[in-house]
Amino acid sequence: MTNTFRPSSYTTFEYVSYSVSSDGTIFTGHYQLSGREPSVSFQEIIELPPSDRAVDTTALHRLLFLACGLSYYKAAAPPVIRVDTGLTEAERRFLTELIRHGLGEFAYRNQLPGALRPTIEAEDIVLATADSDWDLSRPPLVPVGGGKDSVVSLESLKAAGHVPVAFSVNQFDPIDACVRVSGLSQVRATRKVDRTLIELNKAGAYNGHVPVTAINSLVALISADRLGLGAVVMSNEGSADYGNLRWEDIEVNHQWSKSMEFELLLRGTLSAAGLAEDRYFSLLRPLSEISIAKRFAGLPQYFPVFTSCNRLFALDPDARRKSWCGTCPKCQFVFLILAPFIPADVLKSIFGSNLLDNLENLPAYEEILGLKGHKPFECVGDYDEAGAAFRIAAEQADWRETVIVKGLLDEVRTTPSAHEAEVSRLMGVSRVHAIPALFQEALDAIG
Ligand SMILES: CC(=O)N[C@H]1[C@@H](OP(=O)(O)OP(=O)(O)OC[C@H]2O[C@@H](n3ccc(=O)[nH]c3=O)[C@H](O)[C@@H]2O)O[C@H](CO)[C@@H](O)[C@@H]1O[C@H](C)C(=O)N[C@@H](C)C(=O)N[C@@H](CCC(=O)O)C(=O)O
Ligand SMILES: Nc1ncnc2c1ncn2[C@@H]1O[C@H](COP(=O)(O)OP(=O)(O)OP(=O)(O)O)[C@@H](O)[C@H]1O
Repeated sequence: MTNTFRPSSYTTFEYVSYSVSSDGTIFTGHYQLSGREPSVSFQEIIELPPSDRAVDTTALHRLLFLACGLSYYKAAAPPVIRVDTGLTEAERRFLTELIRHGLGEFAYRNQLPGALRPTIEAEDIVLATADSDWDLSRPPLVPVGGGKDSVVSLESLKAAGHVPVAFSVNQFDPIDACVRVSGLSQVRATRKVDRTLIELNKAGAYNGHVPVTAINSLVALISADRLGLGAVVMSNEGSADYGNLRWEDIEVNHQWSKSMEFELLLRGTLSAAGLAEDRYFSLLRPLSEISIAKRFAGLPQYFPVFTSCNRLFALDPDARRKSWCGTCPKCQFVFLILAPFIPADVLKSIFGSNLLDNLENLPAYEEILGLKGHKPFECVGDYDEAGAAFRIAAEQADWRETVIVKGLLDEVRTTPSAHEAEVSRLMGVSRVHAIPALFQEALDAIG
């Protein structure tokens, strides 16, 4: 491995091939960067749950191969992407959109507009549509992220009489603990990002966010098929649609692969491959963060174990924090959104301190509330949701004297979210979703 990696020396990123072990448990994607310096090869390895079922998951493997490649493409973001396996029309669209929107934050932060529009060279191919015995009425697979959202999905589905199977990509203590509290069965897949990439990052490769929910979603879809389960039920909220800022003709959105746009893109791509689009939907899409927080507040059994802070989920176990960091936008937002529904002493014991009573958090809350800068590059809710939570909390004895509430109340009062109508809209249910009729009852099963 060279000590210096010069991204501009690379002209092509190649999707070389993928392979699947004979028992279907090991998926390996092979990728390569080439150009004026010696080529660099990467292998991404994904271990899927064991199964005796003979299922044809080719269409899903192909999409997973495409999605995982972005982690390595981004190291140099060269102008040409070559896909040696060819692309169907729907796959070409999937890859094009995944790059243009899923790498928006990466391209903005590195000031690489060209990274969003590489030339994609691939033979046009047509694949025989998959023939499947898939059935929506089978138990759903629910990806669990260790935070409040997937807990609300699990409990809503249980309350409506479904028996979901919990699913995680890689092993993380907060995820396992949430599943334990739910009492449900759990299956796991593991993803190994090639160590070469980590070395290249240290040597000067471009780095930044990738649309990780797209990758996790495809791993979940393959796992569900192998296990003979029904739909993959995500916990992506309505406000994942709101971006961070506009740049180069696109809305840069850290959460794009949690958005409705991505959900529809993946459903359409499944359909084009002959697979039922109802295999994939988000149960929480019609809900605001406030309304999810209110539901979560009624599930105190999870308070000691859930963690939304992303710093617990680093790939390297040694780099993982053990609990809420309290300083990132995700911690700050989740504290605010739960404040109207959970008493201060309880919330303090969950987070370790009162984040609304710490002056150091003022600039961060100004960004979260839309009073300055732009929405942080983290999975935080939109300005209306943050403003509405702030406004409700400001009327409560527990929060009204905190430094953040006292410091920002006058400014927040001038924002649209400060109006009564906005708060009640956010507590309601929106109609924009793709939830099949069989699952709609679950949405209101816990209140
Ligand atoms: C945990 C986390 O937030 N990681 C982001 C962080 O990476 P960091 O270097 O601090 O640690 P690792 O996650 O352990 O990654 C090490 C390097 O590996 C590469 N890599 C990792 C995963 C992957 O899928 N592809 C990769 O290429 C990468 O080079 C890492 O440096 O900062 C990175 C750079 O900004 C982020 O890319 C890491 O984000 C992870 C991919 C991640 O899993 N993030 C989720 C917690 C997350 O942000 N989820 C979003 C979903 C948004 C979406 O559209 O999918 C959310 O919850 O809203
Ligand atoms: N490691 C993982 N394995 C499987 N699914 C995951 C993983 N991480 C996140 N997810 C899923 O991806 C989606 C987005 O994650 P997100 O972090 O927003 O949700 P969460 O952890 O349930 O709640 P919170 O917003 O409080 O963190 C959810 O459906 C979540 O369950």
